[in-house]
Amino acid sequence: MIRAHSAATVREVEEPRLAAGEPLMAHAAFALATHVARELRDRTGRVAGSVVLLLVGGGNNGGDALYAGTHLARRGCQVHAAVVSDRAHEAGLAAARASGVRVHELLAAPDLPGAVVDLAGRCHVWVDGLTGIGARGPLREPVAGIVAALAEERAAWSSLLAEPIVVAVDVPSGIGVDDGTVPGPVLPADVTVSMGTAKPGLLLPPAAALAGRLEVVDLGLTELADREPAACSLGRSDVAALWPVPGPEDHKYTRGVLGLVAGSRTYPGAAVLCAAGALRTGLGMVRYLGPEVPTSLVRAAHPEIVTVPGRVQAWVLGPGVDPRDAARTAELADHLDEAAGQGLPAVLDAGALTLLHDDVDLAGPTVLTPHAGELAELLTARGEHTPRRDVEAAPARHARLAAEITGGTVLLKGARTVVAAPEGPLHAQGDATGWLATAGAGDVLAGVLGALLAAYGDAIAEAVHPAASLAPLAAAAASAHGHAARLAAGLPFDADDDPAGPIGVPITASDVADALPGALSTILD
Ligand SMILES: NC(=O)C1=CN([C@@H]2O[C@H](COP(=O)(O)OP(=O)(O)OC[C@H]3O[C@@H](n4cnc5c(N)ncnc54)[C@H](OP(=O)(O)O)[C@@H]3O)[C@@H](O)[C@H]2O)[C@@H](O)CC1
Ligand SMILES: Nc1ncnc2c1ncn2[C@@H]1O[C@H](COP(=O)(O)OP(=O)(O)O)[C@@H](O)[C@H]1O
Ligand SMILES: [K+]
Repeated sequence: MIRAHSAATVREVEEPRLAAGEPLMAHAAFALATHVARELRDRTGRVAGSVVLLLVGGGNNGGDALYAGTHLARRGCQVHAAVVSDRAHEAGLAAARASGVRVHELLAAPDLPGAVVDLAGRCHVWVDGLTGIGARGPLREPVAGIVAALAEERAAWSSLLAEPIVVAVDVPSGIGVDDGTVPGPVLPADVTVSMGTAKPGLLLPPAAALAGRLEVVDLGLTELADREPAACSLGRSDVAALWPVPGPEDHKYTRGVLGLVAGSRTYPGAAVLCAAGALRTGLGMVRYLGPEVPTSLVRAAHPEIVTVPGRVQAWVLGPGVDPRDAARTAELADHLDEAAGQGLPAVLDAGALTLLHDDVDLAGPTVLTPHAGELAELLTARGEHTPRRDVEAAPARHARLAAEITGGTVLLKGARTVVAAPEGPLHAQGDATGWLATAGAGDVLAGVLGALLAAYGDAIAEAVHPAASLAPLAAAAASAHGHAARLAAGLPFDADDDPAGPIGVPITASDVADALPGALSTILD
């Protein structure tokens, strides 16, 4: 699991150590230099003789870059420091000069962005030490203009020439360190070397997509183990640890029964796909409740589905249900009440989300699975006027707001899926592929999550498993679903941004469901 702590937590933990004279910056800078050297060796085959640009702002982030530059100069790199603040780290500057780093004080340059871009054009690697956890809001001038010019230069780089490698120090300068927003210009990084712990903005969308590969430097900040992270991302072993695996004592009722109210005459496929997601995830039984159509289709596609009412351990309510169908919506509301009365978990998807447009407080353990548009509608209906683009610009903030307003756990779907409970760490999972953005994929996800919650349903109702911890289960479902999509698309298990890697093939939502057992076999291996 990658755990990310807020800037304030990092400062609280660092301060006593710095006061006691611990050389945290020296450790950070050495690790940074090691990562830059490794990147140079891997991509260009050499370290000595490489030309390095340090982008140096007015804080300790620039200090990290300057001290890293001293190590790289000693390893035979030609190191240039572009200093763009009159408050650059003094001791770092002195050390850099002493080790042969060429320091360019550029503040007085008539065209500052142009001067930095000129220098950058001669360098193999750009080390972004402009701002770190001390930054507030969008980058201000002159840093904003420099970053915008460098980002443009990088994007326009001819593929015939070796592209510069961008290594961000702690965070790509300009991202919302704590909330993952991108409030202004940011130089996208190939690698981010984050000091002491990851930062939330490196995991949360949309900023996470600008961080490249994440490397977290261990600065020995052991106190962080006791501090709740602000955000986290589950890895393969975390998902495996949460995944229910049947033992010899199990029978179908102990494995979990899922009640499914999905599909309509207009959207019958949602019921079929949601059932497929649940069945392929593995559970004791799916009970499907609905009208003749789509019941006949669900039965034809999945003969193992039971279509009579009975006990369940969790519900999935709403995929493919038309919210204008008053009778069906009333059924959804009844099942939600029934689940809450029994303390059983429920997933509210698509048509069922409109139940929350009225001022209802969720009484039971509930996960909402909106996409950005549905979340915007829900928040607007609850008095927080929210255009969809606002949700997309700040997914974590809006998911959290919806969780606070409704009392539910919100799984906000997207390229990187965010999960927010009313309190506790945010979760972010970016395990999927753009090929997953296809009709019905969300129905499959609702089924995966429903099956997982069915396994935990009795434990949640009996308060053996805390209902408050639905967020990791929702994140695990999103992760397995994303990995299944990658497998179906013919992509390697772990997402990486290697532009030279395979691009994959188009997939359907049914393919994603069919790939679930294979993805789970890798996860549980
Ligand atoms: N503590 C330690 O020893 C350790 C710390 N570590 C490192 O220190 C980093 C934190 O350093 P920090 O606290 O000095 O802040 P930092 O991120 O450099 O930013 C401050 C500078 O940015 C500027 N600035 C701010 N907002 C801005 C904006 N919107 N647009 C433009 N500029 C803006 C601000 O200018 P000012 O507002 O003062 O005019 C000031 O010049 C941390 O991320 C990690 O890399 C590691 O080495 C481990 C040990
Ligand atoms: N660009 C993307 N990259 C990866 N996954 C995506 C992307 N866009 C959407 N997704 C995922 O695809 C699924 C789409 O779900 P949803 O919007 O509910 O579709 P539907 O309602 O048609 O089932 C979600 O799991 C979402 O996280
Ligand atoms: K930075």
